[in-house]
Order: sequence, then C-alpha cells, then structure tokens
Amino acid sequence: MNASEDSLAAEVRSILDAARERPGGDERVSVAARSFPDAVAETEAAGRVPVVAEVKPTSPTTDGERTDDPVELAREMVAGGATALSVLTEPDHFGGSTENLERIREAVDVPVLRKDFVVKESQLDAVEADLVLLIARFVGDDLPDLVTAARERGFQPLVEVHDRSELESAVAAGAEIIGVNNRDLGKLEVSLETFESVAPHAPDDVTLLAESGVKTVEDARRMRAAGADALLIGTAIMDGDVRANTERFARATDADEDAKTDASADAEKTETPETTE
Ligand SMILES: O=C(O)c1ccccc1NCC(=O)[C@H](O)[C@H](O)COP(=O)(O)O
Repeated sequence: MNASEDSLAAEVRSILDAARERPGGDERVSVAARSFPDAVAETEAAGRVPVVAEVKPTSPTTDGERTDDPVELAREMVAGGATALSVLTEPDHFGGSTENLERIREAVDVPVLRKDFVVKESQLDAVEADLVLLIARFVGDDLPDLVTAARERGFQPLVEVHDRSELESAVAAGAEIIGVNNRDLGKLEVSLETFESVAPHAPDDVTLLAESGVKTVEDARRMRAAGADALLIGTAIMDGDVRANTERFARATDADEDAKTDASADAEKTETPETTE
C-alpha cells in the first residue's frame, strides 16, 4: 500500500485489494463501440438531459441489495430515456458481474459503460463494453498506458478524477471522456461542490460527466449549470421505479422548469381572475 492509499476509506481499500487479485480475460477483446459523444449529442438535440443510468445492485454505502433481473432494469432505464448505461461488474462489493454486462449490452442499443476497478491491462479483456472506467487515483502513473490499451481494444475510456491534479493527468493521458466523481474515495463523502470546482478547468472539447451524489432534479440542474455534458446517476435511479426515476432526470431541463413556472403562473391567474368593472 502506498501513502495515498493509506488515506482511503477501509471499504475502498478492500475494493482495491480485491481488484488487484481479480483475473483478466483469456483473450484480448476487440470492441465495435457505440459512440458515447454521439449519444450525448443526440439527447441534447432532442431537448433532454443526457443521463447515464447505473445498474448498481448494491454498494458499500447502500442498505440492502436490489435483486431484480438486471436486464429488466436496464430496459426500463432505456425506456425512461437513458442516453447510456453504467453496469457494475465488480462482484464482491457491488453485486455486479461480467455476465450482467454481456446480457445487458445484448438487450439494449445505447452505449454501455463497464463500471469496475480495473487496475491492470489484462483486466480490460474480461468483457466487452462500449466504455470502460479508469480511475485516475487507482491507476496512477499507468493511466496513459491504460488509456492507450483501452483504445487499442476499441473501448472509449472514461477517466474518473476527483480533483484538479487528477484532471490534469487525465488530459495529459489524452482522455476525451472525463468524469468528475463527487464521491471522495478517501472518505466516501459526497459533495456536489467537487464537480463545480473541477469542471471549469476541463478543456471544452472533452465530454464531461458529473458522477455520484445526484439525488434530485435540482441537483441535476445544478450539475448541468456547472458544465456537465452528462450525469452518471446510480442510487437515486435504483431506488424505486427505475423508469420513472430515469425519466425525471432526463427531463430535468431548464426549459421544463420554465414550462412548470409558466404553468403555475397560469394556474394562479385562473384561480384569481381579474375583477372586471
Ligand atoms: O457508491 C458507493 O458506495 C461507492 C463506494 C466506494 C467506491 C465507489 C462507490 N461508488 C462508485 C460510483 O462511482 C457510483 O456508483 C456512481 O458514481 C453513482 O453514484 P450514486 O449516484 O451516488 O449512486
């Protein structure tokens, strides 16, 4: 364990230890990826908020486990307007599996992110996906090589950062899709201010995601106002009706808010008609 790992929450250290032991794939994969930036652009053009809905059966910070068929959940998320899906494949702490990802990717036509804690190149070969997560804090100096290795296989790497210095490393490694995680993996605390402080320093041509901690439509609007091209949302979508939850976030546009304000202003006018003569 190095000095920076010393400061990790115990749960995260356990995740990282398990990740280091996990085997890779037997053969190098070759993926024909569905374009995530194109999917984001199409969602924007349709006047919706690009939402990456996460199939996250459980987590170290969630009570209980959602045991419904992940493929059914994924279909419902897409029906609710998800631009892309994030599928946990980490088995020990998140209830995920590579089989879930394979089945989901076959069942939907949106881009699918493999959400895991990949720490070595061979682990990229465990399963095909359109995007693969690389967490800057966990891969350290290996980031440029892993970005290259992911691209050589056809993946679109999503590089996750939590502060400005990790953002600089991601940009230097050539990342074109970057997620700012509002969850501090050191303490497992979540603050939306993280995205707000890091996002202004991201290059304009990067596709920028706000990850974690988006619980309400107001949170979604706040992340969009701070520059998020897309929102990665797990817990708040998995809690209850995943289709309705996804739909709520995908419709969290300012236009929707303006319409609501107009509608309530109209309703007020109707309730208190002006007196005539
Ligand atoms: O979600 C956790 O409890 C967690 C704990 C330790 C390391 C990572 C963790 N989450 C990974 C994620 O990035 C989130 O699943 C994802 O960003 C969605 O977050 P949320 O919408 O807050 O569920």
